[in-house]
Amino acid sequence: MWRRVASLSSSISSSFLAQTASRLNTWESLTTGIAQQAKGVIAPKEKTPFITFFLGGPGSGKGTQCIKIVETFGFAHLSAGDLLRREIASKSADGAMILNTIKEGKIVPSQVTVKLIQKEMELSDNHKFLIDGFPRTEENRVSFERIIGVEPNVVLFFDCPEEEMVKRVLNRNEGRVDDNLETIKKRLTVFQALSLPVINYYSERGKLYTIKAIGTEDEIFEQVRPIFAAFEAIPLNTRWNWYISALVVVIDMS
Ligand SMILES: Nc1ncnc2c1ncn2[C@@H]1O[C@H](COP(=O)(O)OP(=O)(O)O)[C@@H](O)[C@H]1O
Ligand SMILES: Nc1ccn([C@@H]2O[C@H](COP(=O)(O)OP(=O)(O)O)[C@@H](O)[C@H]2O)c(=O)n1
Ligand SMILES: [Mg+2]
Repeated sequence: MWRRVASLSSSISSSFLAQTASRLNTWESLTTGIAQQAKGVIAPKEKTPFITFFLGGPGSGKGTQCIKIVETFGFAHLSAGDLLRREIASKSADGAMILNTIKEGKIVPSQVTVKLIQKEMELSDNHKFLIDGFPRTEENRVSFERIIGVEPNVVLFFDCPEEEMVKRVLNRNEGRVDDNLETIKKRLTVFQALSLPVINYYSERGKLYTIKAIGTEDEIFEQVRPIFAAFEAIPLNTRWNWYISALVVVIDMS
């Protein structure tokens, strides 16, 4: 349906169309429960999963804003880094390998990370997932799609200057083995080389919401809030109202 709406006018900015399309698509998946059926790896639940990927360089403030997003919008927060650190702490079979990878600022094999995310999703009663620090590579992205069988509804990207990220990480004070200058430099190189292509991928598909992640925590949250509020604001019984309003806006702008 949204594809037909989109084809009505070629003069509309692609970002508007992409965002409208993304919302309609999301809304459709929420209402019909068919658009994004998980491939049997997620136990069938009443509602189709609503997935947000949260990307950004080290220290860009993802974890900090996740707390606010969870409080305000009721997501289940799944931090890929926290799940990996939990594996290290539990001395699991992959623990030593994960520790070395994190110290080196490299990316843990996707199979390992996706399995941890999958387990958390299965255990959760929630259907809204805020997946923080993932996918950090194209391999992460493809592996998630293959194993979990769903695509994200929203991809949030925190754009933060490197200087600021380094300053924040060095002041983080959480006792993390990777919060030192040597590792952060490696992480920034990995971010540029491996994570930016994923960000570009979602940008091209109209799923990316970029936030300039400088300012106070509250100022940044005020930029994040409307993104999720827009999705919350789509009542389930107004399918046709929503299609019609989108159509009216499109015609209006042509
Ligand atoms: N807007 C902000 N301004 C200054 N410092 C911040 C801001 N947001 C978070 N921080 C601090 O920066 C550090 C890194 O934040 P964090 O949320 O852990 O980032 P990430 O998860 O992206 O690595 C933390 O010590 C946090 O308290
Ligand atoms: N998708 C992911 C996420 C994290 N990680 C590893 O975990 C480290 C810490 O990730 P994190 O998300 O907790 O880091 P921050 O961005 O919060 O600083 C990364 O540098 C990687 O070594 C990974 O391998 N794959
Ligand atoms: Mg974090």
